[in-house]
Amino acid sequence: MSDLWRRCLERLEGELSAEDLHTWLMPLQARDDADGLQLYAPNPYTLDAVRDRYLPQIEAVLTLLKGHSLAVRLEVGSSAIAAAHARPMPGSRPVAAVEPPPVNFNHNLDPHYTFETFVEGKSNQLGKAAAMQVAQNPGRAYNPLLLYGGTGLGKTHLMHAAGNLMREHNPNCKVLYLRSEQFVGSMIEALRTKSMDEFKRRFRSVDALLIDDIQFFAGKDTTQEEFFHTFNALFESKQQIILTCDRYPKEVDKLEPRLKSRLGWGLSVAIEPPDFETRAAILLAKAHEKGVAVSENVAMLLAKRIRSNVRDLEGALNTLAARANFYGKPITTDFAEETLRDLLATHAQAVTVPNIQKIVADYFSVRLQDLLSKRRVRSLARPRQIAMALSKELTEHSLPEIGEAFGGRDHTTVLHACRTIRKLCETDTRMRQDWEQLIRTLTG
Ligand SMILES: Nc1ncnc2c1ncn2[C@@H]1O[C@H](COP(=O)(O)OP(=O)(O)OP(=O)(O)O)[C@@H](O)[C@H]1O
Repeated sequence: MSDLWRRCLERLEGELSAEDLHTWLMPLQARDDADGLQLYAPNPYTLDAVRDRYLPQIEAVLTLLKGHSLAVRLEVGSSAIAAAHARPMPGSRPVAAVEPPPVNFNHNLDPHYTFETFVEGKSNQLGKAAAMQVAQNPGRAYNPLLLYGGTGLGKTHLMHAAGNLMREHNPNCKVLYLRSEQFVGSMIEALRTKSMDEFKRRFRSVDALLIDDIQFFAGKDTTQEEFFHTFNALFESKQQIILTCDRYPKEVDKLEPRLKSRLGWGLSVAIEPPDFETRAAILLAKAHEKGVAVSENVAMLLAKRIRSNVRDLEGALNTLAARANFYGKPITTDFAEETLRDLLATHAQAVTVPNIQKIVADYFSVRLQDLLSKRRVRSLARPRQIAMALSKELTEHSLPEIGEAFGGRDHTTVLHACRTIRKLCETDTRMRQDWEQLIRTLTG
């Protein structure tokens, strides 16, 4: 890889999400010479995305690195092919067009996404265990492995961790990671250039195929058809398939029933939003990884206030680190409060007690006024307890304040509700699912 491009990617790591980096920028190949930097995209789809979304940032970083602006050229192709063309063999005929490059199977896993850097908690324990088993026994443990759950909860991370571990055990293992849009893009390109045989061959020659966010296949019939055949071919020859989806696939509209049924052949595991302790532990681990000095108090402050997902937590940490670096200040809780005031306010605003009451009432199909009434029938009492426990978990209000908001109840009633619901979440799967779903709705 061009040294300049490697340094540019390192810089961009701090500015773009890991996901954007490994989806769009890591698959690029680069060559730099006196005329500037030449970037080769594997297909026109990637080229368009890079040009439209990232080019200005790439140019800015290059200017920083070189101390002057630099021409960046983008085209579909490969640096290896271009280099070969640039040095024609004596007597060889010039080649008119750059051929489409082979997909580089082993270069699109993010090396930072490993099991070691993944913090385990109740919410992701099963997913991690399943991904590890698949990595240790590809094609045989669970096939396919499907990780599903809300955005920014670590599905992509686990998927890459499994791929990285497979390659650690067997460096020759061909692992191909793709976002579902890239699968669609490659297929459209193959259809356009009438190279479907080549497309099929590529996707079927891997040891493990990792496809992220398959909910994007919904409504794309040709893609689903092709994916279905790819799936069958891989499955039959015991090649591993790992997929992620933003919800349980059976709930994705416009996904073909036969595909849904295939997805059910292996293991589907939910990745839930992490609890407070796991959020704080993730933050401390991320800070350590990035070499940012963050105290437990700061980690707890952020974990308490940002509950939506890990990506948001990480974003807050990046902002803090950048500001602290800029001002040359340590990251104290005051500094964090001050720097992230707007962000924390947005997160705080989203979850209010009236908001919780309304969403819980809708979820259990009860009337809001009944939820707040003194009636004790079970069909109302349980949703009411859940709403109280959610208010304690998701807002800063005290027990007496919450009691007051629920029709003037005593704070001991709220405390009892919190304890009951916590216990039920541990023993009753249905209860746990309702709880997680409500948290997702309220904080997503
Ligand atoms: N348990 C965890 N330990 C360490 N890092 C985590 C954990 N969970 C999530 N992350 C980090 O949070 C960020 C977002 O995670 P990731 O991209 O894997 O989410 P996702 O579930 O695939 O989301 P999406 O559906 O939006 O693609 C990543 O940087 C990832 O490393």
